[in-house]
Amino acid sequence: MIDIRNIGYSYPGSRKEVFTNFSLNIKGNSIYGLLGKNGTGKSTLLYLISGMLRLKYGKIEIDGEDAGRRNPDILRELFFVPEEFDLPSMTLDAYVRLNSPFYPHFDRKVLNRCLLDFELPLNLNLKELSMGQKKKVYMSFALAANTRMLLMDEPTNGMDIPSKSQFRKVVASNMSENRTVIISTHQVHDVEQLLDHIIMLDRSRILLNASVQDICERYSFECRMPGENSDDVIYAEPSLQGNNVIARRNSEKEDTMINLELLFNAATKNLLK
Ligand SMILES: Nc1ncnc2c1ncn2[C@@H]1O[C@H](COP(=O)(O)OP(=O)(O)OP(=O)(O)O)[C@@H](O)[C@H]1O
Repeated sequence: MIDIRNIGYSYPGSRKEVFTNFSLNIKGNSIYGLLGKNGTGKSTLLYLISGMLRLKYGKIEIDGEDAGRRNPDILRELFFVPEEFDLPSMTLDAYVRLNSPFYPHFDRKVLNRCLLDFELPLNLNLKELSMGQKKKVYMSFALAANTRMLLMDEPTNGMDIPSKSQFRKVVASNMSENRTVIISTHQVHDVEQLLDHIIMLDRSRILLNASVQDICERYSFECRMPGENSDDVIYAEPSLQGNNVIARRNSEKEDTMINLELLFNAATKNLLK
């Protein structure tokens, strides 16, 4: 469990707080989507959870341990894939030999399987990779590390279209019951079918914090023709076929697929009460 309590944070030299008295509880064992407009603090929050940035005040606890202390027992169970990173100039084998001992549940078979799913060779040299390939290799290593917590910042940025569905497959097939994955992203269509829980942020305000199941029980996502009944509509956007709408759902209505973009736009307009 990740317990964020009343935190404050501003970057060194900046007087503007990214977070002011912000609290959030992440129960875990699911795939969480962390969504928000540019500059709301999604990346900052992931860096704070992983203890790479220091809080001004408040506390972040991971399973009861202070994240800021970067206790090795917690770090062995937490892997953070930032949006941008460098990999050293060495072979993947050498990288694995050097870094895998830190992760007690590291599994080379998982790494090989993920690389194959990403259509990458197993014997590669990290210095010869494109940005998208680097991302796939690092993500494969992250999944193979088998940590209980996996944080990913904009994981599909820089990936081509086939890689995005490979990414969904790779993450979904490596999910286990006691694993918590937090994905911060703007590419909502890339992760829509993957998420179990949605958190939408607007700086220190939480616009939405709900499981996909709860959202689908409360709302239905439909395309309606102009002039069709709109009594139950909470939010509508015109589309080529008519209107994409979020409507209140009653028990007689069928379950619909969540439309994250529509949900996000409704949440930012404070329409999800
Ligand atoms: N190194 C830094 N120094 C000063 N301010 C920063 C720094 N990095 C980020 N910020 C500021 O902190 C705020 C939150 O940034 P952050 O990158 O966490 O947002 P984000 O939600 O991840 O944005 P995006 O969706 O654009 O990636 C922004 O206002 C940004 O300007």
